[in-house]
Amino acid sequence: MSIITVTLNPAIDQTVTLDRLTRGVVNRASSVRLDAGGKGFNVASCLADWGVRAVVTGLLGAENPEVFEALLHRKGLEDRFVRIAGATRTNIKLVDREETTDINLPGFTATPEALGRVEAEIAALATRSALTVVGGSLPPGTAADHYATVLAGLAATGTCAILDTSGPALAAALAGTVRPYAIKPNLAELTELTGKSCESLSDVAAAAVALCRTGIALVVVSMGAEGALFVTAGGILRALPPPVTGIGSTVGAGDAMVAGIVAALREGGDIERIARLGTAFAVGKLGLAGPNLPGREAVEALAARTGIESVATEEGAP
Ligand SMILES: Nc1ncnc2c1ncn2[C@@H]1O[C@H](COP(=O)(O)OP(=O)(O)OP(=O)(O)O)[C@@H](O)[C@H]1O
Ligand SMILES: O=P(O)(O)OC[C@@]1(O)O[C@H](CO)[C@@H](O)[C@@H]1O
Repeated sequence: MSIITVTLNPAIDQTVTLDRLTRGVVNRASSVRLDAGGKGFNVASCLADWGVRAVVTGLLGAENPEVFEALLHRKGLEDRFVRIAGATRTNIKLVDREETTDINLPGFTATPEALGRVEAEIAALATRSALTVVGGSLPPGTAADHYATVLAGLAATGTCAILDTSGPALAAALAGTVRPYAIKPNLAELTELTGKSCESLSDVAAAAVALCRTGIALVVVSMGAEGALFVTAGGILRALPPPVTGIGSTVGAGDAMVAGIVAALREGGDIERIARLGTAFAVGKLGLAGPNLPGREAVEALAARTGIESVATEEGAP
């Protein structure tokens, strides 16, 4: 059984590295690089490094597909992207010593015809897939509740869906009739989704438990350097990343975590293995530029060094 990833709004990530970013002045950068990106695409790229070849679909601008095609070819991924008129967007990632600032553009305008073709690809591929990852924003021209439609289509084929999106696209997807199997909001996305303050760990846990109780089997909340919470009906685990040195870029750490979750689910791992492998993929990616992982041994060593603790909530088990 293969894994599908769906990226309707991929991006070429232009990562600009500078010592310190200051608003309103001329900033001098030390380097720039371009990587094929977009959430589902990044998940597939990390899975390939782990030895799992996903099938990738979604939309790709016909004017500048080369950077995506080169990476798909290099990693042996099956390319089922639907080409659409125009260019795939370029997103700007400003990386300084302390933090990363993302400037994400809207992207090409999706046509009903192109979206219909992606839907047909997903339906055809889902018959040979156990798990589909749907990731990233919706391009202009797409209905806000488009992911609710995608989730309903996937449920009809019996494939399990992991949804990693944000803002109105996430809210509208979760307002639909079919729940995804899993979601992975970061703290900002969880706060926006729930409208609740998520300042303390117990706030975060309570918000994640509430989502789990709506019928989402696995709610993962990623919290950057603070690790992540993995919430299921069986309880809550917090995964603490091992000490990290030499962060190349935090861009796509969340996508690498989703890839690790998929890899652990695929091998039939329990929730602790899911939390360990998700964290190991994310931390492994931090040391590298682009959506790439270090070798298997290094990832397994990070998984072994990930701290796991169980978290209790006032409301009891999810
Ligand atoms: N500075 C850091 N130090 C240690 N671990 C980190 C750091 N940043 C991220 N991580 C690891 O990566 C995981 C995902 O990070 P984060 O919460 O930033 O994801 P995200 O916001 O979804 O990222 P993106 O949208 O760029 O993919 C964290 O749960 C943690 O395990
Ligand atoms: O604008 P979206 O679709 O929400 O996010 C797109 C994006 O920020 O997500 C990836 C990191 O997670 C990057 O490769 C890409 O630029």
